[in-house]
Amino acid sequence: MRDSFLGKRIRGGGYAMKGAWLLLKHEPSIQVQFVIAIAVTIAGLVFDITRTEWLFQITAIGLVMGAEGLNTAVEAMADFVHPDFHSKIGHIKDVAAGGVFFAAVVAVIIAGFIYFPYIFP
Ligand SMILES: Nc1ncnc2c1ncn2[C@@H]1O[C@H](COP(=O)(O)OP(=O)(O)OP(=O)(O)O)[C@@H](O)[C@H]1O
Repeated sequence: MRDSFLGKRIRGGGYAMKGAWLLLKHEPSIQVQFVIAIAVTIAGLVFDITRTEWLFQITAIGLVMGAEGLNTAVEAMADFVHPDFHSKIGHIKDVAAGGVFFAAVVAVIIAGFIYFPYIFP
């Protein structure tokens, strides 16, 4: 079972959950995004948003936190392979952060589309 196809997939899921827990426990940016995710979830319940709006909101949360998790991994990898200051490392980190920025901008736009009509009917 351990080395079977299914066993490997289950083990992979376990490593991924461990990674998600490590992100939540140690990464301030993920912690902030998690708090924002809880806040917008409460807002969704308060404003009783529609099923479609929930789908967009959940997708946006997953997009931002997923991008941030990958960005954190890129930063950690960069620091590991080259702990000293280097313009190339700076470029790699900036580009990875740029990916998070795209996701965050999309999330803010989605939040605006969902909540603007509820707040300013
Ligand atoms: N080793 C380095 N060499 C060159 N520039 C670096 C280096 N480390 C960081 N930088 C620059 O500083 C910026 C911030 O890097 P850092 O690793 O501190 O990320 P951060 O945004 O503080 O991370 P976090 O997501 O943990 O808050 C990078 O985007 C890059 O421009």
